[in-house]
Amino acid sequence: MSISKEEVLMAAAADLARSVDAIAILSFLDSMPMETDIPVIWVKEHQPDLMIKKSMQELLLFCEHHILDAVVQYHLRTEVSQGKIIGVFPFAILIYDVGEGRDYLDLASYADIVTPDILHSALALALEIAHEGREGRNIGTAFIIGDGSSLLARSHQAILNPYAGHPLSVCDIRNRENWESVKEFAQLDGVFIITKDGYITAAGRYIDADSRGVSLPSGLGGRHMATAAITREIPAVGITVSESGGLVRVFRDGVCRLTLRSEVALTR
Ligand SMILES: Nc1ncnc2c1ncn2[C@@H]1O[C@H](COP(=O)(O)OP(=O)(O)OP(=O)(O)O)[C@@H](O)[C@H]1O
Repeated sequence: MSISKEEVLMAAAADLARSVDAIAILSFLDSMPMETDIPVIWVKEHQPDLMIKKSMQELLLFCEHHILDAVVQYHLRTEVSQGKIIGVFPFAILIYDVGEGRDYLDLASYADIVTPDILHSALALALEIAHEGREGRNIGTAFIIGDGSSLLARSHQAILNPYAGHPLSVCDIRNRENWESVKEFAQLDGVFIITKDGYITAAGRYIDADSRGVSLPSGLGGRHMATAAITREIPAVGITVSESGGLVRVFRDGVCRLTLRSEVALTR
């Protein structure tokens, strides 16, 4: 029986993983060729055909982008922040460190506004919304995190607030059990207001901050402008999920500080 190229690559990745004591293998292969003793997470939405006839340099750049995106997602999903990861592509096997994903996010640089654990939860949720959409369509939304009353003073309800009158327990963004309803309300017009303590106080909120002079890449419209603007007016962190591009962006001080691509997605 002949062995497929994918089986050879996966066997080599598993050997390498054992020898460097890696915690997981992120597989960019087309299919899951076999079981290994190291946890394998399959990365979806990879299009290997795009890579045909690319130069070595282009392939390396491709690997670099994709492994970083996947490792950032691994870190956000598992909360593991160090350890070696093996990335296996149809044309390369890489050793990477989860710490690179953690350093790329640099959540500590927002700690004067919101603690890293709350920001971590909000980002993981934003990426899930970017990946999953709702009922087969993409969803755009934003989370604005900061001092609750200052945020409310610079915004108004676009629709009835679905979080009004609910116990704090169902508003805690750190609790994954609450994420399903956030995904549901993300379809509403407007943004979510989240306190520094991680509680969602409102959804369907329209931001009133003055966006004149805010400078953003072309193509970004009202939601991104308003998010940037409110983070310029007060100490706040804004996380946007773009309906058009599937990108998650993080704003503070009126500028976009971090962009996460959602084109690769880890399987469950
Ligand atoms: N000031 C605002 N506050 C809250 N939400 C807003 C504001 N301005 C626009 N939006 C919301 O953003 C939605 C999308 O608007 P627009 O396409 O201009 O934004 P965008 O920044 O390009 O976002 P996307 O990339 O998701 O399309 C609007 O339907 C509206 O719900």
